[in-house]
Amino acid sequence: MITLETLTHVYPARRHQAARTAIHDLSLTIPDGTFCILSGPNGSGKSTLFRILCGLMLPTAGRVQIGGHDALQHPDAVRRMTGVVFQSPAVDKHLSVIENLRLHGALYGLKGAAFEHRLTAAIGWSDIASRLNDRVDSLSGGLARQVELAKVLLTEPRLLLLDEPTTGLDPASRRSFLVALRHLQRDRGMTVLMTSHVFSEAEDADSVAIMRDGHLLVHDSPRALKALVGREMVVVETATPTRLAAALLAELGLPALVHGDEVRIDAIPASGPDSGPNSGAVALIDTILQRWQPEITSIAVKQPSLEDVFIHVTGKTAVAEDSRR
Ligand SMILES: Nc1ncnc2c1ncn2[C@@H]1O[C@H](COP(=O)(O)OP(=O)(O)OP(=O)(O)O)[C@@H](O)[C@H]1O
Repeated sequence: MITLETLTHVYPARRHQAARTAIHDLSLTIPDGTFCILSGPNGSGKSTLFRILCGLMLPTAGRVQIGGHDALQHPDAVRRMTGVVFQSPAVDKHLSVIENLRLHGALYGLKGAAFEHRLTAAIGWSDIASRLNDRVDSLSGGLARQVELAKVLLTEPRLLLLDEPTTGLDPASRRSFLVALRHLQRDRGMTVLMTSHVFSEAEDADSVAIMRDGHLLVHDSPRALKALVGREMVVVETATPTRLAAALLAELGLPALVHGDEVRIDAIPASGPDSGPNSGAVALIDTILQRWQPEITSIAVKQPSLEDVFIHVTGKTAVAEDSRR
């Protein structure tokens, strides 16, 4: 289990640069054996949190418990149970796959039969078993990433921390990497915390945590998070999103969120503003088209995805909210 209690981190002031609070009073619990995705806009504090969890940085205040250890008092105990995959590659591309794995095993005292035993488990899921003698620089990006994951699995960590591990991978490699990771995580009951900006990756996670400006906004299952947005939402594309959002509020009493050239309405009244036989979303689309069709490029009803949750909780320019303040 990972437990963060009222964690705060302030980067101290430097010449010509004020102090910056990257993490504010953040509390979060990730149960053992679960897969958690950590997301948030740029600068929200994910990397700072990741560095604290890896033991690379001490927080200004708060407590970090990992696997029953106080991670700030006993970082070595935590390090022994933790595998880390950083954004930047940590394999030697001039060595072969097996040389990389042997070298890493040796660092953890794994040799001979013990290494061979662990090796079987570490690469069994992967596509690199038939490429062991190939140099890493001759592998595709996805395969090289598999070497990294195999490397970290050699040590059979109870906890795996991954910082945007799929950056630079094509969609197919990304998918196969995640499927393999999820299988391994479930098989071994590992606890996985992975940062990601790609919401399709979070759909299968046990939980998703979203940060903004150093605060934890939400942490729940994908299903519960989608329920925050509602069963369905209406997305209108228009050249005049701010004006349309203001009109929706003024004329229909509907709060809407402006996101780029879209106006998003997720608080749809059950029977629509003009009560009729249609569902809320369909009735709402009728009403919007009757009143504002000339300025609408497209209009659609959709079920919220995690990306919609992200937009909803991190909040772009919310005309309705602004004008209510
Ligand atoms: N070494 C540092 N000194 C001062 N401020 C820093 C330092 N590192 C990060 N920050 C600031 O702390 C805040 C959080 O940064 P952090 O890198 O943790 O965010 P992030 O969520 O990982 O962002 P991204 O998604 O862009 O990687 C930002 O405002 C950033 O400018």
